Amino acid sequence: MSGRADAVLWERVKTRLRTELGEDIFSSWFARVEFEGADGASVNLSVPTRFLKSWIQSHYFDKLLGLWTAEVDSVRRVELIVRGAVRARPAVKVEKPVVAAVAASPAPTFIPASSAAPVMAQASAARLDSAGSPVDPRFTFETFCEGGANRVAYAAARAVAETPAGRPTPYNPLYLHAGVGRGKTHLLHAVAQAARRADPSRKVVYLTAEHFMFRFVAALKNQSAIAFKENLRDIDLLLIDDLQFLQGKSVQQEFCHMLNALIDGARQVVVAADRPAAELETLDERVRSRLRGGVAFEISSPDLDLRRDILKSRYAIAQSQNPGVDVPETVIEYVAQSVVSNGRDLEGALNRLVAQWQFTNQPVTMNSAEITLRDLVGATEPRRVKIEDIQKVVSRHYNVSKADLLSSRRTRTIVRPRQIAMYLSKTLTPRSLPEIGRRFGGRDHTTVLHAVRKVEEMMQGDQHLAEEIELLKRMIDE
Ligand SMILES: Nc1ncnc2c1ncn2[C@@H]1O[C@H](COP(=O)(O)OP(=O)(O)OP(=O)(O)O)[C@@H](O)[C@H]1O
Repeated sequence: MSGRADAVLWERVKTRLRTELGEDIFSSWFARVEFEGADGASVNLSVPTRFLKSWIQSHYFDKLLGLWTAEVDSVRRVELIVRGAVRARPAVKVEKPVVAAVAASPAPTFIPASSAAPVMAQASAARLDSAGSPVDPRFTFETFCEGGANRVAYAAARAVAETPAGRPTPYNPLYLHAGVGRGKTHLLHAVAQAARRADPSRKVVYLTAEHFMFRFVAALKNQSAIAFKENLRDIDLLLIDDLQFLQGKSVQQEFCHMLNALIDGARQVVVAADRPAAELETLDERVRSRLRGGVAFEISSPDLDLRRDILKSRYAIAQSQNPGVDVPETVIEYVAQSVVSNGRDLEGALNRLVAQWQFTNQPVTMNSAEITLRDLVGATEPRRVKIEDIQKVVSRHYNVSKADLLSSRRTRTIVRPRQIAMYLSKTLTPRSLPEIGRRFGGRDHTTVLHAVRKVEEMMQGDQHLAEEIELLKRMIDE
């Protein structure tokens, strides 16, 4: 195996994982796995956290290896590496200074959420308190830029932080949802820190869903589950981040008990996730229903004013850390106009420009900025495709009615478009097989799986069909 061929194989393995595990599980555990290379019998993949590594190793390792071996006979091992360890290598490629510089940008320093010590701008090392995940001291309300996209979420978060213990806000649980990089984590960390500052005796715990799972599974293993549960139920303010990663029946049940106990006991809960609760399909219905009983606010993508504000406040910080740094206002405006996706990309864009200045010791010009930011400019979040859109486009294209697609009729002229529509629903939406089955006239999930496999198989032997499906995808995307 080598070069491009490896990457193609990895795409195929991912497609199979997606089909076999369902979009939700795939995006929870594999969306952040990256292919690092292959070396004879060994395939190297990287993941962003140690937790993800151990979870994949214990739950999906055999499947991963099996799928690789099915592609390449000689593969005997799949190595999972934690990305920080891979990327932090000092291998600075001269032709790509920007990437190296971004990797070299300072890592956040952390303080524990429930530490009684005042929040300091520069905590020296990452520490973990007994119940929570680390909180980044830079993520405060003061460094969060407010705008139309996040105004309501911001106000609700502030209200939570300022409301004394024992008197939860009317938003309980408060559910914040948004696509990547729009500031959910920043807001949760800001709440944790402000609440601590307002009342150091208040028990505030910030936990990522991954960390909750990890702690719960570890507590079960060493038989300290009861202490773990009691510790969590004694909290005044609980902040749960990245709820979409909460997996596993017993973990979800425990989470649900905790949620009920806290809310019924007049404690405040705040939850953040990348989509509305109703769309978290792998989440236990009882948890979803409890979340629906609270108040949900969405953070939408930043408008131009907010993008400008985020960039300006980040640049002010960069100036204080890098005396003499020179990114002209026109370039900042260019970034605000053209990097439209989210706060993380804006921050990444600015980091690159600052790194470019550090590497070249030259003021950043419009031309050089355009080259440096080529891949970020104009990037938007993919539009969410709905099953109805797919059904509409497929029925129009094959001249069958939507009722036919959903019916039990088995004539060839209907079966084929129906299978294609199911295949497209599986590959273009995050819907699970049972959900797709329900949306296609109440079919069983195995029927959907059969359709997906059948279409994949037909596409391999029929170039014409493969092109037709590509065309349908484009039509659905329009
Ligand atoms: N309104 C904002 N003001 C200031 N910084 C922001 C804002 N929105 C996002 N950011 C910055 O963008 C980066 C990404 O934000 P954050 O990690 O909070 O996003 P997220 O919504 O939790 O994304 P993900 O779901 O990918 O974890 C952070 O560095 C954050 O400080």
